[in-house]
Amino acid sequence: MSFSPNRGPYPNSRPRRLRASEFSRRLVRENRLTSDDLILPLFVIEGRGETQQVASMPGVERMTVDLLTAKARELVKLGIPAVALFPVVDAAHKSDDARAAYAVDGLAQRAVRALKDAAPELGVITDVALDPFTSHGQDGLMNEQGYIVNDDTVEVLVQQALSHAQAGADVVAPSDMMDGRIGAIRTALEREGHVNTQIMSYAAKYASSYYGPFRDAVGSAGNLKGANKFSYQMDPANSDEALHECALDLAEGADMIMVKPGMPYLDVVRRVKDELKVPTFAYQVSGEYAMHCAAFANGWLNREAVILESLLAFKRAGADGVLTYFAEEAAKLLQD
Ligand SMILES: NCc1[nH]cc(CCC(=O)O)c1CC(=O)O
Ligand SMILES: [Mg+2]
Repeated sequence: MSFSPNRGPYPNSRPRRLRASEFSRRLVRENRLTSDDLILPLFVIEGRGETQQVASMPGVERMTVDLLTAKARELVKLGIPAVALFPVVDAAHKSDDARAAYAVDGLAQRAVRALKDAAPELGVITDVALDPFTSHGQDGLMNEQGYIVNDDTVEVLVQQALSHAQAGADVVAPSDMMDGRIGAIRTALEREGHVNTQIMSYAAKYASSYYGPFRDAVGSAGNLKGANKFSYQMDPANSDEALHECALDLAEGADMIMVKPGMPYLDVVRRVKDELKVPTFAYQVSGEYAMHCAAFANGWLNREAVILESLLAFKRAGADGVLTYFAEEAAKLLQD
């Protein structure tokens, strides 16, 4: 059948005109995803030459420090600016006071040193929170009533952040949601001379059910025993509160803001960027990764196209970058 491209007096405005050719689609494209936007989370384990698969996160593997350093050099070649480090410690290093969190020779601290040694140009972001180190899997210290106490936890977080900075971390990223920890950490870093150690604050971190696979990956799911984190992570129903949290952390000295989870919270990313105008990042969390992978494995979604579309959506929402388990794959896709 042949149709006339132009049948009548309508319409004068044809938005499709600019979409008709690749040259003009490129000219009017508003947002771009590049490898500069990507941060890769890495799970580190004790030992040598060993990797472990994470069952609920197909394609993600935990690895020993020696393998981490080889990976770091590949990531630099791919143009990925930074990694976020998550230690997976065994039960022997978990305690009620989480003292392993700030051990000078702890797993995270050793991994930071090795990474900065192997690939100094790769930014290293460390997670400041106690959940890998507490016997109960909560992000802070627990009192007799089962409540996660704020101020005593902050004192431990300060020790943890300092130990990361001393190991050479470029960015410390408190993900615990205690009140006042950014100010306390900033003061301690300044006092100890770490004036250029950056703070990326998980200021808008929600009590989300999308974190399940991560808790498997770091082995905090089993001991959390169905308990929730509602007394410190934010209610998914709220967004004004996210702005309040972000404003407080910025006033206390945060350099960058993280919104977490990602895709279900893009409205929060947009509001933070519009109203606070600071470097804003989002975390495409483990549950988002897992559900994408499940659909890919079933042939329900096109893997490469959906990975890139899901990440571009963060840019469109105003994010300056995305912490994503797809970072390495996306950087490779963007290369060709
Ligand atoms: N400090 C806790 C922490 N660090 C990273 C994640 C989740 C990351 C992901 O799901 O990918 C969480 C959430 C939680 O267990 O409450
Ligand atoms: Mg807060």
